[in-house]
Amino acid sequence: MVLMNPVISKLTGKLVVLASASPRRLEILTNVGLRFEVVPSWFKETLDKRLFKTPHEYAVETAKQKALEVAKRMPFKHLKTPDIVIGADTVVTVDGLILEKPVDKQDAYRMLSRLSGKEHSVFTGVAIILCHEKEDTFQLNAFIIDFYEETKVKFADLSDDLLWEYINSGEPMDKAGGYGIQALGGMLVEYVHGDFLNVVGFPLNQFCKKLGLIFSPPGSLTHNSTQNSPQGSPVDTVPPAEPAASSPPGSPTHNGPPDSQGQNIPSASTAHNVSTHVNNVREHETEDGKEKLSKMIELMDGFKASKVLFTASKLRVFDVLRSSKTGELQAEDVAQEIKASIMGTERLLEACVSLGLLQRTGKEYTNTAMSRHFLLSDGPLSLQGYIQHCNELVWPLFTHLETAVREGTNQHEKAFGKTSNLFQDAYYSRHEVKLRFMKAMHSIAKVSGRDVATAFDLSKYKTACDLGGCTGAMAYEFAKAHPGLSVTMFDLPEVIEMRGHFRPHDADDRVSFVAGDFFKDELPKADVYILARILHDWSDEKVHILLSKIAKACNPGCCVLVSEIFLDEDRKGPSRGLLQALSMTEGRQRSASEYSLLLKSHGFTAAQVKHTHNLLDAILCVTE
Ligand SMILES: Cc1cn([C@H]2C[C@H](O)[C@@H](COP(=O)(O)OP(=O)(O)OP(=O)(O)O)O2)c(=O)[nH]c1=O
Repeated sequence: MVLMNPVISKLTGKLVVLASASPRRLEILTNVGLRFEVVPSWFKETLDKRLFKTPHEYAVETAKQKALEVAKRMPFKHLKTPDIVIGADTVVTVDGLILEKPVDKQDAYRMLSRLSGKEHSVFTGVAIILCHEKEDTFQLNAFIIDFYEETKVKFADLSDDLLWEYINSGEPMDKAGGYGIQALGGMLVEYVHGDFLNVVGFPLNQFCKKLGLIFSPPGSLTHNSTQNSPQGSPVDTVPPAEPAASSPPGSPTHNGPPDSQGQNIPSASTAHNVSTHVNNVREHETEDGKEKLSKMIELMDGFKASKVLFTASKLRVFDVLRSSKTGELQAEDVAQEIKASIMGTERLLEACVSLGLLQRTGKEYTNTAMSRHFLLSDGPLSLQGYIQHCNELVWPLFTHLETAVREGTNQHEKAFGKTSNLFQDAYYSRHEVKLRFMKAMHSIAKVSGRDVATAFDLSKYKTACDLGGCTGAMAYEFAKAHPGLSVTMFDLPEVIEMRGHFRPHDADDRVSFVAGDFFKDELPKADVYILARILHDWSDEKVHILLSKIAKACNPGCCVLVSEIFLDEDRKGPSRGLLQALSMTEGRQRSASEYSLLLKSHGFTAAQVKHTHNLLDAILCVTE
């Protein structure tokens, strides 16, 4: 008698995965209280049946391949290594034939008429894989326990009318042998010898016994397995798994013990078998391993891709292609336009094609839809300003990353010379640097502005003040999105004086500009204070100074809208925010709840958070 709960409870706290899409298996295992995840296997059931001496060897091998595929995929695709993966495969055998799921109604008819009036066997092969990923070795250690169960089923004589009625019910199509004993198919059955659940897709009783053996004290597994299996089943080590089709049963890689019954289907009902082995899979030789390697290559080459984008942008490749009569140019023509060498231009254009920035037909290059969208300098969603900023300012900072990490400081001085106040000395000291920085902020506000402005219902508010709003792009988006709102854009005098450069054609007179320093000067009165891409630049201390000024300026019911990249609460992403932090000065990247806590300490509560899936997220907090 198997004690279910003690066996199942041995799996508590382990990541157990059912590598099957079968709803029956899910139900059987759920019913006994097993906690597991379902990750259907992508293994195609195409093993060559002729290579297997018996149907159960075929079912066991298929079950094993299904489970192994999931065990190997999960660390890469799901970023976690399961503790146990369970795979199963059910086949029906009659007249020496293996029947799987029918491909169509005719196939179902052929299967069912062959079963009519006869006894047949249902085999379910099961593989239990105990996984362990060896640190830094790219190897998955898999300890595999596999077994099978056979159940005999006798069908009554079935008339064609009954068969077709059954087939037309749709039930046969996803079931081995074309019937489901647990439902309508039960009407076709005269008797069942053996485990009923084995027919339904999972031999629960055997499975629980095997679990009991696996989680017994060391040494008992081999001993008990041998007792359980007439043929014996020593633990052995095999080389990396080969596709089973190329490793016929009996060869060294086929881990099933030799079948004493020869070529025929075993006649004894409920025949059991068990075998175990340690299987070292060299991960980089598998599909998932290749994916991991290509991710590594992508990371190693990431800086080259960025620099290609920056250089093509700086040389105005995308604008040049757009301005040609047909929108397409050959490399020589582009080289002439951008005043560069033909060979260098050709290499740059080819690299752009490989990155999806350009496309080429014959010798002609054109912009892709993505480039037309974001890379034309006068496009409404142009990121050119930000790309230039990355090239001229962020790139040099990142070349000093190692020192920045060692010293824990921003490397601005090393890259650009001495500064005391970053904004006034570095960004706004020289006209062209100021313009470039403002263009960068402008492009981010243009691309993300609409999503931020429409993140919350602000219809009850009449006035807003965009603090540090730079070019006014965000303020204009708020005015556009909220017809009843007037927006004051507040920023340093040296920023405000540049506003003419960024004034939209359809400038809304509900947007006004006020010059001042939000740390020193009085803030304009408003119902909504907007802080877009401001707080991450400052330490908690400075943030508190600013928020207390806002709190003082606020009347009850007023609110603060903070728009930033919000880090995940566990600070594991998004990488865009964490990468940006590496070149930041005194500020820090924060999660939505960190922003919410800062705001709460100044009396702003009832936060609503909006993840916009754009460059910036948003949080809205209201005064009590
Ligand atoms: C004979 C019989 C089979 N079956 C089902 C069980 C299995 O789900 C299916 C046999 O197909 P399988 O290939 O074993 O399993 P599957 O394709 O459903 O799921 P996966 O490959 O993802 O593991 O037939 C019944 O539900 N009732 C029956 O009486």
